[in-house]
Amino acid sequence: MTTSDRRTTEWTVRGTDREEYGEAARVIGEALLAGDDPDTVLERMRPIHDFEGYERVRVAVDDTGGAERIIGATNHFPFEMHLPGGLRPVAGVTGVGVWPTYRRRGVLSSLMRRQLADIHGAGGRYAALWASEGAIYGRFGYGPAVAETAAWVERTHAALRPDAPRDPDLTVHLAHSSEVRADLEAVHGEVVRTRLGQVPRTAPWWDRALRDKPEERGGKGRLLAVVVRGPRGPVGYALYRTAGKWESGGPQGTLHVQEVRATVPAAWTLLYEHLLDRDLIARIEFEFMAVDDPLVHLLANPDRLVREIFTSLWVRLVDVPGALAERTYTAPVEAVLAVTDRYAPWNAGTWSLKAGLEGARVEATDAAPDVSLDVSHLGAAYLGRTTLTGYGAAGLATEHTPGALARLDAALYRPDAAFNGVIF
Ligand SMILES: CC(=O)SCCNC(=O)CCNC(=O)[C@H](O)C(C)(C)COP(=O)(O)OP(=O)(O)OC[C@H]1O[C@@H](n2cnc3c(N)ncnc32)[C@H](O)[C@@H]1OP(=O)(O)O
Repeated sequence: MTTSDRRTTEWTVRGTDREEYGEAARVIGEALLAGDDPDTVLERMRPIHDFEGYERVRVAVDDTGGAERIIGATNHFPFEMHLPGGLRPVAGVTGVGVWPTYRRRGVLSSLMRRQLADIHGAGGRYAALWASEGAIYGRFGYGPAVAETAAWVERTHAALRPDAPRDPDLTVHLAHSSEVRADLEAVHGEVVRTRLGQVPRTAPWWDRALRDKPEERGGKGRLLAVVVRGPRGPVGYALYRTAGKWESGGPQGTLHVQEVRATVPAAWTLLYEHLLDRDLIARIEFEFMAVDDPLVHLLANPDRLVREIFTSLWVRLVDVPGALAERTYTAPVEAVLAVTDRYAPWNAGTWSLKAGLEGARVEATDAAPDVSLDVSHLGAAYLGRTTLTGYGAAGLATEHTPGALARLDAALYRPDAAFNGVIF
């Protein structure tokens, strides 16, 4: 069958198992331009998938002409994520791909419809994903909920403010990442409890974060960990690699930061002093940084931190009334929402939201709506930083009661920006 054989009806979507997953991985690897041979792609995916299981993988098959062939796949990990209100079960959607000759014929649409029904059927209220392209997931009800940045700074302009907080009881230690794993896990566990968007990390996810095969280093050095310790244990760490470069004008090395986490302000100071002032380094690059990372304030000249903003998490409310009812709100609000949802029809309808500082109630209603909007807008706004007012100004959400969108935004707002920092 070729791309000219256009079939856009529903495709057969079914579960799979560990053995057959190799075929699905071949499709996903090719779709995502993994480049490696299928066995290498599979070897990289196996540890996480063996841990998380294969029961949530869904494959689309072409069953025309007798034999079945896997032509698309999706999966989701049963994560917990820190959302407004606390740690919640979130379906971490991943491994989405369609075999190149079957694109644009509705394969992904069939997979998404089935996956949402499965998540909902299992009692799930949320799904979240990192999108390969921003144009794909809005139609399936996902909204751009979290903005993060990649960042870099030249070492010559990376001095910290003289009044950056300091604590003489804190000390700095440098080691290979594998030697201090317990420290990293302790700090990360603490950060997950306070930072929106974070996901607790199980053993295979730590293995992945600390994976340091020489052939996969891409010309950089070993994965190092700098740990800050206080009297009661570790309070911060950073994972990074260096890449030396020698030019006629002098050393021009780069320091690549994979992640930085800290639980007290003075630990950020020590970590950044270490990262921003290694000898022979000219430039420091951060792969993922929260939009409100302390470095933005700690640099003596914050303008020298060059940041590129991108969407990390796309969030989908799989159960609109359930998700809105268990969220915490920054201000009381009452509103009637008319919600459209093409892919999860159980959400479509008119909902009355009555939210206070102590809790929220959401019920189906016949009342006239204050706003009409799509489920993707609610997903975008759920973590408190993407405004519904913005969708209104763009003409995508409609305000029937003047001021209703702004009142909803004030109630949904979170002063602390969510940060995920790990592509899944
Ligand atoms: C969470 C993750 O895993 S992200 C990784 C996603 N995977 C990739 O990017 C791998 C490369 N791409 C692919 O494998 C496929 O092109 C997919 C999965 C993105 C899309 O699969 P398809 O089967 O082609 O999608 P399908 O035919 O169901 O398209 C549904 C709609 O989305 C649109 N669409 C699909 N992909 C894209 C895209 N990349 N950009 C813009 N629009 C898109 C289609 O035009 C169609 O629009 P319509 O409903 O208005 O006609």
